Amino acid sequence: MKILVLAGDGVGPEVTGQAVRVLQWFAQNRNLDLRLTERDFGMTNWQKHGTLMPDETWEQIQAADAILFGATGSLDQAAVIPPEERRKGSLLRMRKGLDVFANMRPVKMQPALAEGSPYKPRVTEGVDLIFVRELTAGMYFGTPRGVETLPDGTRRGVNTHTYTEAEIRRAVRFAFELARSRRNHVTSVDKANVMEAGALWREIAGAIHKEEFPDVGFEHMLADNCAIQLARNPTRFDVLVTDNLFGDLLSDAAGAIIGSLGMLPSASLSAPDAQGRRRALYEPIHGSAPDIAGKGIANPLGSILSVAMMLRWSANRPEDAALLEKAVEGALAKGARTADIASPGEAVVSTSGMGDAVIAALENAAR
Ligand SMILES: NC(=O)c1ccc[n+]([C@@H]2O[C@H](COP(=O)([O-])OP(=O)(O)OC[C@H]3O[C@@H](n4cnc5c(N)ncnc54)[C@H](O)[C@@H]3O)[C@@H](O)[C@H]2O)c1
Ligand SMILES: CC(C)[C@H](C(=O)O)[C@@H](O)C(=O)O
Ligand SMILES: [Mg+2]
Repeated sequence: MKILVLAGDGVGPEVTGQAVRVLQWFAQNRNLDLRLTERDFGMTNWQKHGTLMPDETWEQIQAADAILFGATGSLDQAAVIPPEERRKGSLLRMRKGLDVFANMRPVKMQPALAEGSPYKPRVTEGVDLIFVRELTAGMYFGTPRGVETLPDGTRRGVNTHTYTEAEIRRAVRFAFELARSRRNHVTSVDKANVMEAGALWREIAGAIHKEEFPDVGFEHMLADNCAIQLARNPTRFDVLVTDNLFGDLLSDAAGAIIGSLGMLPSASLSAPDAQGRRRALYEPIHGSAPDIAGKGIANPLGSILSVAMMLRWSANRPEDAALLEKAVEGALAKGARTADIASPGEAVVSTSGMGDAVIAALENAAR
């Protein structure tokens, strides 16, 4: 597998470093044929090359079987880099360029973290849901967009929420197919009561259910109601499919259930090509976390669990994926806690200490 590692800004390199260690463990111990290439992404590129995205990096992105991404975003960036350069070097360009429309964001409660969650254990016990967030359309990419000056000299910001039938269809179909491999239930989330694009989303999702997946349990839900259902009764969900913006917000909110944003992985896939291969981007859902960057305290489990998703979806190694997920569970069960998931009074490990704990659990399982 040709894997391109783009660790990026802030805590990106810290957490990605641990995920790469785990990948190397699989290369050394489980015959994973790994060809790793690393490139800078974000501010480091700007400082070295005067561009956020050198052409050579873009070529590497196109050529990789899978990309392991860390995080992007720095306050300096917004201040010094022109908007067109920021667009050229952005994560959004990469997502759109690779056409990775299906963004899976699993949220699975770790039994060992029941006390670390801000929610009561009776709410979090058994939570095992997954978002399919449409990632390449909607509010993030719709036109017209920009800031215009009105005749009275004041300004107006404009973004446009657009979805074509085809964009809705492929995301919703992906969710139904995924549900068949899980607990066979899909919740489609929209604002059909307010937005035309939401009403179209609802119509298409309903039709796909009826015509192609009548065997799968299905419901529509308004996005605001979904926010409270996620907090009150998250075990009711299996697969949630939603648009780009709602998926961004609701998946962060669901991160609170398991205690920290640092725990959540993601995988973004394109449609398969003629050989059945999908373009693939793996990243924790959190950002560059400037408040904790450079201290060696970030939680690397979102990035490490993204490697598990890579093993499942790009390497076609479900057993290795399960082994890694078990190792993460084992490390937590043994008490490894970064600061974000520690309960008061619990001992805390560093980012690399959590990496050590996962590798030790892998060694244990492999014995
Ligand atoms: N995929 C990405 O690269 C991505 C995602 C979200 C935000 N961002 C960018 O990151 C920058 C900071 O944004 P933000 O602060 O709103 O969101 P953030 O996700 O970076 O951080 C939100 C909170 O979660 C904590 N957190 C995040 N990751 C953690 C980890 N691994 N371990 C422990 N705690 C963790 C942070 O300390 C912070 O308190 C912005 O420039 C934003 O655009 C990038
Ligand atoms: C960094 C930002 C563009 C990104 C998004 O909004 O999609 C992030 O918040 C995410 O959830 O991956
Ligand atoms: Mg987000």
